Amino acid sequence: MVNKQNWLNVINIDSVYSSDKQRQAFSLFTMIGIAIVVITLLVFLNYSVYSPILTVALVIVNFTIISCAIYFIKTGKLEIVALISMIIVFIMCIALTYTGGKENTALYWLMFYPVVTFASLGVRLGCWLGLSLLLCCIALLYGPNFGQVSYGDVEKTRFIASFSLVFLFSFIGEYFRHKSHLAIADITLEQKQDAYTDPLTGVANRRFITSHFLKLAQTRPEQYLPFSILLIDLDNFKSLNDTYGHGFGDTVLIEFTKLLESQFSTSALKSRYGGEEFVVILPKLKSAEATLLADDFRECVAKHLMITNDNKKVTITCSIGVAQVNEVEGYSNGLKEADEFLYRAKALGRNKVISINN
Ligand SMILES: Nc1nc2c(ncn2[C@@H]2O[C@H](COP(=O)(O)OP(=O)(O)OP(=O)(O)O)[C@@H](O)[C@H]2O)c(=O)[nH]1
Repeated sequence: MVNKQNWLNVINIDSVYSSDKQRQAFSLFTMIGIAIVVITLLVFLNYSVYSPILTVALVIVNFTIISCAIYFIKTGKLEIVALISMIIVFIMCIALTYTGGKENTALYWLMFYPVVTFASLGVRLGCWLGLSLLLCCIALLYGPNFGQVSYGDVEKTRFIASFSLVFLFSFIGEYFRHKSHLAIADITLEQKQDAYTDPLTGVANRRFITSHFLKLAQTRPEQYLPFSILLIDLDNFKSLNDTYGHGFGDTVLIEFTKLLESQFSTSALKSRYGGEEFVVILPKLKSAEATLLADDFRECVAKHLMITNDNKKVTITCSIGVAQVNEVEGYSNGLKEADEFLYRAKALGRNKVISINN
């Protein structure tokens, strides 16, 4: 089988990635929403109890994360917004630990951090930020007179143990989710490409034209229209099969595909339409030029020697019908016209190119 064609690269699995992005965005914005509500309530209810540094920090956090949310809505740049938000929340967690929060309950609020960081930033940044927060907290809790409050020994060890466990399980969850996501994405892409590839020759199949090419031409007509259709049929293929065997027939189809690949530019879409019939679509090319290219190709095929298993030299020929398509809706009629020209080429003795121009 020849390598998968460039054209098949237009097949993508954007839907798989977009649902993963939705998951990230949903985790992040749930946190942002809760953070905004909680911070606003905390500031309103406790500003007389909080130290000024904590109140100012909370107000700055609120404004910044609201700005981040607006920036995301305007630009759709999730990664940078997630990173900025999580760094700000990181600083807020440090400020909270430093001041102790209301009745020294700061440490309870930190548990969500690894969960959201892994969910919105992935394994690498999740590890960096989660571990950094843990280390900063250890320094604050055990460092000499660092914080404004002193936490009890039991409270400190329980916090470190619980935070480490949450971090560890968030890491395990995200690491394996990401790994399986990549594996599923690979399989999905491969299956999708296989569905549009001819298994014997590796070129696109008939379904690719209607499912992908015509849609592309519809969305970017300036790049594709008008295009020419070459409907190519190998001559007397049945007798070749009967004489040299089906296996050799397969080899000829593969060899023929290689000729298609080498003789037409990469912008040409080569596809196996079925059996010994191929369709080549030449974007931005009118019927007159396409007929000349088709004739060059026909000659090249006729000159090409194929070697059978018992070292006999065999040549094949092909007949080609050419039609021009000016708009996507005209594809079926174009194909029908090319088929009529192909039929005429066969009737005129095969090894011919027929179009409106000859
Ligand atoms: N080896 C092989 N043969 C195939 C394949 N697909 C279709 N064929 C054969 O292609 C032959 C097509 O025969 P016909 O439709 O009679 O066409 P032809 O012999 O080429 O005659 P003309 O088209 O009139 O020149 C049949 O014998 C099919 O079995 C394939 O994948 N491999």
